[in-house]
Amino acid sequence: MIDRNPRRPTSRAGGLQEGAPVLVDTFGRTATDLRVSLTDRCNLRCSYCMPPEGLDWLPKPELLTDDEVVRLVGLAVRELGVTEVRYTGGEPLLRRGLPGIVRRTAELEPRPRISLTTNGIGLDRLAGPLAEAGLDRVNVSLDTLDRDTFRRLAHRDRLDDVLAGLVAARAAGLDPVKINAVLLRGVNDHEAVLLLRFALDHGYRLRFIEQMPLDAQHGWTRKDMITADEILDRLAEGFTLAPDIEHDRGSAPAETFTVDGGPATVGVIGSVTRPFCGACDRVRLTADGQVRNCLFAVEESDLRGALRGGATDAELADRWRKAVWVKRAGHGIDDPSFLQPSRPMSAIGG
Ligand SMILES: Nc1nc2c(ncn2[C@@H]2O[C@H](COP(=O)(O)OP(=O)(O)OP(=O)(O)O)[C@@H](O)[C@H]2O)c(=O)[nH]1
Ligand SMILES: C[S@@+](CC[C@H](N)C(=O)[O-])C[C@H]1O[C@@H](n2cnc3c(N)ncnc32)[C@H](O)[C@@H]1O
Ligand code: SF4
Ligand code: SF4
Repeated sequence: MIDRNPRRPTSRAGGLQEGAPVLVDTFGRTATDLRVSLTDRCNLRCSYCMPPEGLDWLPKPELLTDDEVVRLVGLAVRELGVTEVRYTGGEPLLRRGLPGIVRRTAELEPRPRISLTTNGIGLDRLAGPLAEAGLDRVNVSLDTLDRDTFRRLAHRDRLDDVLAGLVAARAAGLDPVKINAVLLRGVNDHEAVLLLRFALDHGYRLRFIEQMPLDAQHGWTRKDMITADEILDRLAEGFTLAPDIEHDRGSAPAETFTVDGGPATVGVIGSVTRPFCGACDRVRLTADGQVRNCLFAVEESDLRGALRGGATDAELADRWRKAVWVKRAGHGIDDPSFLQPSRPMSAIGG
């Protein structure tokens, strides 16, 4: 059984093992799930993520090139024990080289599992090529089924594109196709049952996400957040849910529940009120080549500078190990001293 509560270090005595083929921290957690942001840009403006006017995007020369991404991902897979690579952003489908990056990731030995988190815009065109390149599965964000609500929430009229992307993902054989939904009070929180009905009807796996303090505008408030408990209450108005005891959750953020006796399930990602940091297996690489050991990290380790300065693979791996070693117990949102990271979610890689 995994202890999900951040706990005190069991032992720092052994210290960081130089050259070890793993990314381990002082709490004994091992990072095997690498989330790579391919761009901080986006074609939507979800209000829980960025302001309507957008952000100052990273200058192109600061972004890792396709070759640099593949070199670092290859290093993580071969030398550091990473087994799952997720491409995200910003909006990863805006990265022109994505199919090539996926293809080269699929050629790595040992071959990692490859997934994508996307808003779905453009997936109608790209799902086939990405599946062919080796993408295994996809998570698509969809917060509402109502066109006006979509426009209000994401500041763009693109609901039909997202729905077409979902259809194409399934047709391309990506499996599973998951949907991520954030509920906002007074905006789309009346749609929980509708969204689940839609997902069940189409064979998508829906997860509801608690809103986290990671928006660029720093507008998050605890009282406005729809909690995991509230999500479950709203779903109970249309379905009978029960904890999914048959499947081990492992280190997954989503707690799953069977719907109306199963086998269909729904997930709830309660990052704030039901944190899962004690089982965390994640590490992140930003589009500008910084290692972040946590979504909420306030410090980063610069791999791009080292790489462009001529560092060897062994030196880069050493830097990466040191960055993960000092990972904190958890996000600390409840600590009075909590500071929201200066990078917003879109620039971290959600
Ligand atoms: N606290 C926390 N939340 C995370 C982390 N990674 C993802 N999430 C939350 O989970 C949501 C969905 O993320 P996805 O990119 O779909 O990834 P995932 O849920 O890990 O994906 P699966 O492996 O398919 O279960 C994000 O929007 C975040 O709210 C993390 O490292 N920490
Ligand atoms: C940052 S986005 C990047 C990938 C892609 N643009 C998308 O929307 O799926 C990844 C995930 O983070 C979620 N997200 C963004 N801001 C969030 C916040 N403040 N709290 C919780 N989840 C958030 C989105 O709903 C999305 O599912
Ligand atoms: S959540 Fe994803 S789609 Fe929405 S603005 Fe952020 S990066 Fe873009
Ligand atoms: S908040 Fe940090 S420690 Fe907690 S699960 Fe996310 S990345 Fe891991």
